[in-house]
Amino acid sequence: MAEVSAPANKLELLPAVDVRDGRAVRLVHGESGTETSYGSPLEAALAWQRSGAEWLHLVDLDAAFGTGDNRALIGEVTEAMDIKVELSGGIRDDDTLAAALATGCTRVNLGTAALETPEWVAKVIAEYGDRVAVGLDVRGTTLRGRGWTRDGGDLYETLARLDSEGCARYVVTDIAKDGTLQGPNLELLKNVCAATEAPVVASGGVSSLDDLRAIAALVPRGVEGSIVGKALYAKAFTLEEALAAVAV
Ligand SMILES: O=C(O)c1ccccc1NCC(=O)[C@H](O)[C@H](O)COP(=O)(O)O
Repeated sequence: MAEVSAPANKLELLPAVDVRDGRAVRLVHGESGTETSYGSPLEAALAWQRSGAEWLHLVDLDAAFGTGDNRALIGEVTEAMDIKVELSGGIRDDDTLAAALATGCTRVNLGTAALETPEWVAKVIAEYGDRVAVGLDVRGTTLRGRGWTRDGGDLYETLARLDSEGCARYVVTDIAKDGTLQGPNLELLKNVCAATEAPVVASGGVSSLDDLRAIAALVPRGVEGSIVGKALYAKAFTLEEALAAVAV
């Protein structure tokens, strides 16, 4: 299992592989039914690794939506990686957490559970520390759970609660931007960074190398990394170009 790296001043890039029904896909606004398919998740993940990625952001969308799971495939992809893996999607209880951690992933990203079972999340934050991140997936400042289909409370109230419990890291997604190639929500990222001392991973909307440079400019404020999905699949730029753009 790869170790979680120490904080650095270089923006980490996490190319995304979102899995639906055994295929690598990208959605628009995270909405089920908007899938564009990009083939084998393993091939996509291996391609990002060959291109120099240090992280993979791997999402089980079926588990997130409650339409099944891709557990075996997610395990196969994670096992094939020599790089760090962040696992997301449908990790909501002891069983799904144990299965996710057993893949050898570097960390997991909890979403719905942070909204619906806060006591359990506090317990696993205390138990697993840096191996647990919480995804703050928002429309405006309202959190969304259950595959981003249900409202789940106020962003800043939840952030304060999770901070008080020692949450190690947040993955922040503006759902309105996700999968749209419309650029990240930099104001949201700045506001979240101002509200917490914990590192923030940006997600959703990256469309260009300039977007990545703009996110990299927020590293001193607390942004640690950026997930990149659609832009890589749509060949807006290559991962090699992206890594070079954020190298310091
Ligand atoms: O991460 C989840 O659990 C999730 C649940 C439901 C819908 C989408 C979900 N994640 C999507 C992602 O993490 C994307 O890979 C990421 O935001 C990349 O976005 P983009 O660069 O805009 O393609």
